[in-house]
Amino acid sequence: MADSCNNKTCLSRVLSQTTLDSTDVDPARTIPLHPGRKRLLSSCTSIECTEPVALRNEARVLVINTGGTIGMTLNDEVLIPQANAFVQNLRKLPLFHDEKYAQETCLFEYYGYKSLVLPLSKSKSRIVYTFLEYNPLLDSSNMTTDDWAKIGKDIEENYENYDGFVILHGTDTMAYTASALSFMCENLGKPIIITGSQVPIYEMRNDGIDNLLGALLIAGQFVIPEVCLYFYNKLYRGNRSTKVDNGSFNAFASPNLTPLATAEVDITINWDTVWRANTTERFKVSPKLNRNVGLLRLFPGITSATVRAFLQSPMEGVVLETYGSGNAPDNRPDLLNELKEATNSGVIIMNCTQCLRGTVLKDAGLIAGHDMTPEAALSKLSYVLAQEDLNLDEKKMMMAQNLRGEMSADLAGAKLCLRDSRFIQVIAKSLNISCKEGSNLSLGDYDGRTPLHVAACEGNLKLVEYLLGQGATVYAKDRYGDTPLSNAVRFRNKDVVKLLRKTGAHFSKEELDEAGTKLCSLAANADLDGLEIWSLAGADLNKPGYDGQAAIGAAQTAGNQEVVAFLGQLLSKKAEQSKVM
Ligand SMILES: NC(=O)C[C@H](N)C(=O)O
Repeated sequence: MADSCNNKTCLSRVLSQTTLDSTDVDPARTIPLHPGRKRLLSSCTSIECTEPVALRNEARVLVINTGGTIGMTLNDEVLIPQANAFVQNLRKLPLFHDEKYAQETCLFEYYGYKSLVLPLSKSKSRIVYTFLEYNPLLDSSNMTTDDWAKIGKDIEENYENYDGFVILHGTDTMAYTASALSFMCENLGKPIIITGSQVPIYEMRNDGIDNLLGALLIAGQFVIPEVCLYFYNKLYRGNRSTKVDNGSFNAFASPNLTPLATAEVDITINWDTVWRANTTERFKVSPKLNRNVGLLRLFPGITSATVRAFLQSPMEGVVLETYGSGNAPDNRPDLLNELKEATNSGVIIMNCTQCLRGTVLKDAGLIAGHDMTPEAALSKLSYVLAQEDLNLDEKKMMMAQNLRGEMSADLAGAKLCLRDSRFIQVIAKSLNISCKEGSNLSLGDYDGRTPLHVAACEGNLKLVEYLLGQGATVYAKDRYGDTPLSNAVRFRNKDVVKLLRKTGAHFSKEELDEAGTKLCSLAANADLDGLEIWSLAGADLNKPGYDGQAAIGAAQTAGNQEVVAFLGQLLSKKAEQSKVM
């Protein structure tokens, strides 16, 4: 390591000065790297003078590669997915990977060899992205609900290690997967962005480069807590999108909802359109889906025998695609009779329009799908019918509710978001304030500090509750990389820590790595309060510090039996809690 270096910005120099206790670091001075990475860096001989550590603001994105045209190559005139090729090929492209930075920061040793890092962004941040490739890679027309469940489970398993997720997927059934994931992902707080391309990324003229790059940038830079679909410079709500063109790069549309973001010269997020869970519940994936569902498109002259055959057991839920604003023939009692019989025997029938744009009117017997896409209605049925603890009426009620922004809120009688309410817009106008700004409680100040950061520092539990209920994100990071949780820990606001944890806030991988040393110092100083709060925040009490000793060892070395006993109590409490979970 270049100890003798005099350059103020030399990485090794700054690192050697960086204290291991992030809470003692003046955030304006430096952003500490976690000790794991520091250890690697200190043993890395390739380190030369480089950019200041303060610029090393990294976000992590997991890319799940399920297949699709984006990674296909031509074999005997046919496009087929190519296994184990994507990462290696991207690594050669400077647009997708900064090899110099990766070498200087020992990126591969720490994050693994399936990881790449984007060049420094305009906002001086880096996106480190790691690939998880499925085997076999699939053309999306071969996908089933089992594949959706697998994607959901992988996201759940990796949720705490990444800031956002990108799913590479074929375009043919992309809107179905996006819709299904939007329902399966409950209380989502981080972006999940599905993308792909019409032309493989390896071809000279292709749309894969722009689509993947745009998806990575949005997933790594913005806390949009939705399952989205990114295509041709636009970010759509996943469950509002549909494939409309197989011969154009502009292949998707969201007929009943404006895009969540557009990527032109700048990436502009329409925050007033972003859907939020508005909950203090923790993120979880509900991977169970019911396959006894179907889409039935009415057409002039359809026979009652066809409808009867379609509605036979084991069918449990049907999306009936009717004409115009939900019309079916009113001179066909035979058809209506079939539908009525099926409903009486417990089949849930959703009424959706065949029109690309517009909504269906409420009608007796059938559940109005309002302005839902057929893809969203079908996957919602599949999700709702799999809820074993609900009876039929409760399932019907759930189908009629707006669960993830899949239908316009005012149509479903749900609570309005600011954008939907004419009343609020008028008031906002008269007060000379913008609905757009007011609707995003996750916007930060110049330093990226959000209202939740401030409330967490102040220990104002009521305000924290209110902000979470209004959709504030627990994952916002300020300029120093601090989250509301790390702020609450620093200022020892125990109740706020508990509430944030309940909502799904967690330490980053770096903070967890660093925790061992912090816990040892708290133990050595007999700081019981500090130990309790770090434990509540999710730190592993058995994590060894820089000298290989865990907190309990540090307490023993200090000869403090009270601390040893206290740590013992905390450990058994944690063990009991994990048994319950
Ligand atoms: N453009 C594409 O990705 C189409 C391909 N058949 C798929 O859906 O997997």
